[in-house]
Amino acid sequence: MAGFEDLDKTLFPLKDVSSVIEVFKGQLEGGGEPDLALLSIIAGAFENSLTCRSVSGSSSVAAATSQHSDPMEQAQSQPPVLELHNIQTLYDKFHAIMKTAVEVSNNNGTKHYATRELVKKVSDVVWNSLTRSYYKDRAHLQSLYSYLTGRKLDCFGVAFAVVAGCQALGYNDVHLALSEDHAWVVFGETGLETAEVTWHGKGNEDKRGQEVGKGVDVRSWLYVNNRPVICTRAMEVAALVSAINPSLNATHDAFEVAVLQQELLWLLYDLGHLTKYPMAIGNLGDLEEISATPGRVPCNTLFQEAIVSARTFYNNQHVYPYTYQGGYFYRNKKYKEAFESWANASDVIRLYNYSRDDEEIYKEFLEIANELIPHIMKVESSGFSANTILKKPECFANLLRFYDGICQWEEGSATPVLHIGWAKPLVNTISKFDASVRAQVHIVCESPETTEYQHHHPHHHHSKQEPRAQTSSNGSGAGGNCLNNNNYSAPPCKENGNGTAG
Ligand SMILES: FC(F)c1nnc(N2CCN(c3ncnc4sc(CC(F)(F)F)cc34)CC2)s1
Repeated sequence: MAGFEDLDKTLFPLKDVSSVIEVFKGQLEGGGEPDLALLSIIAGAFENSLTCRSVSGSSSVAAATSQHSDPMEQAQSQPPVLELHNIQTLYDKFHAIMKTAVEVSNNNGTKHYATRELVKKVSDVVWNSLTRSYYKDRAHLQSLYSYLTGRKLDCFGVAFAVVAGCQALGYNDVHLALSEDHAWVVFGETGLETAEVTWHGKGNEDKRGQEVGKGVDVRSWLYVNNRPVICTRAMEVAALVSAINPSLNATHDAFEVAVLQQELLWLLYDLGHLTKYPMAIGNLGDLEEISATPGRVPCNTLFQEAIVSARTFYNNQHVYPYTYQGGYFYRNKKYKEAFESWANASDVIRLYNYSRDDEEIYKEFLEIANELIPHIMKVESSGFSANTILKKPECFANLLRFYDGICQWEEGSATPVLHIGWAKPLVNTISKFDASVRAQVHIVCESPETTEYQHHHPHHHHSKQEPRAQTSSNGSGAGGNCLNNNNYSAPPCKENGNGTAG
């Protein structure tokens, strides 16, 4: 493992973004594997010095008495100075916590794999050393710096600390597994053992130590139909970089922290470590939309790359790549394209059953349906839009596909999704499309014999995800779900487990 031995100590004290980049570069390009504890402490220290208002004594008096209007202007944080000995002290403290708490039999140096007991023990060490009660959703609680100086971690931070702890103990088989709203670990000789190591959401009993996806939540979005991002060490670095939080307060970001995150993501991108990590590519796309890096691909290319990654490596079972892209189109007033992205997001969620652990994605779809789309309708029907989407049948078709996916998401779920609050915006939205436009959308349904065919040839049942080949009525005869020429093809049905269409 790289760690302190390979660290270029001449880079210290770290005072700017480029010196931090050099440390990460050394860890990622050096021979051994990157040291997660070291990098998390450094990234966390850098972030905290610039976002948690640490104003030195004298200047805070000056600040308090100065004539500044905006209080934010007063408490300027000091430029970071990360001294080697401070970083080393925290690093040694983390190793000491792990080594005193967890007995590691070195069984004369032969390769050893982690066990469920070991993973649970490391999770308990982190869990039991946290502050008794604190606001878990606060910002800047994701790093080992926060853990070691404040004894506070958010739910991602606990999972990351467990993986970093196992690395510190020499278990290189323990890796971070990531869904779109949860994190756990994989381990063992095959790397196929799974264990919960952190909590999820509010008021849910944690399942730490248990295998993942054995309960009723097997079809919930939270576990992405068992298509999580399984991290390598470098992808765990990408996760800690993605978790860097530049926010200073509700309205301002700390500029240097955002620059650090953006440049580290490009470093990881160039090294190929984001290829199988759609959310990290999406994070980079968001940062590039705010401040484009000269000579780099435009942000919409990144959003498209995140979608291709999810389609290629995760069987198109992830929602966020489409809502990243939809949000981009929405902010840039490309409303026709936004409708298509959101319909594609809906085609993902339709294959899941809604469970109470899925609140985050529920809120995402609710905001699209009840805030974003109504805003678009208002703007488009204001009479000033020449090229209005209200005249485009494919927009109406995508709107139907969007809602149909949410309806199918609800089907077969223990928890209802839609309620009266959804209906008013929906009716209002549909009514904005002229009847003549709506009439141009042809619903091409699954012919019953096809479904019949599924019943009698169960061996030839489509997997839940492949959309069934649809012949479109637009004479193209081409298979596949087609929305071109305004044919709205009924998307795949959700099977109810015994190979028949639900
Ligand atoms: F869809 C867009 F609107 C989104 N904008 N930001 C989105 N985020 C922000 C970044 N984010 C993430 N970005 C990188 N990696 C991970 S791993 C993970 C789950 C957990 F936190 F580990 F539990 C979340 C997440 C979560 C999704 S989606």
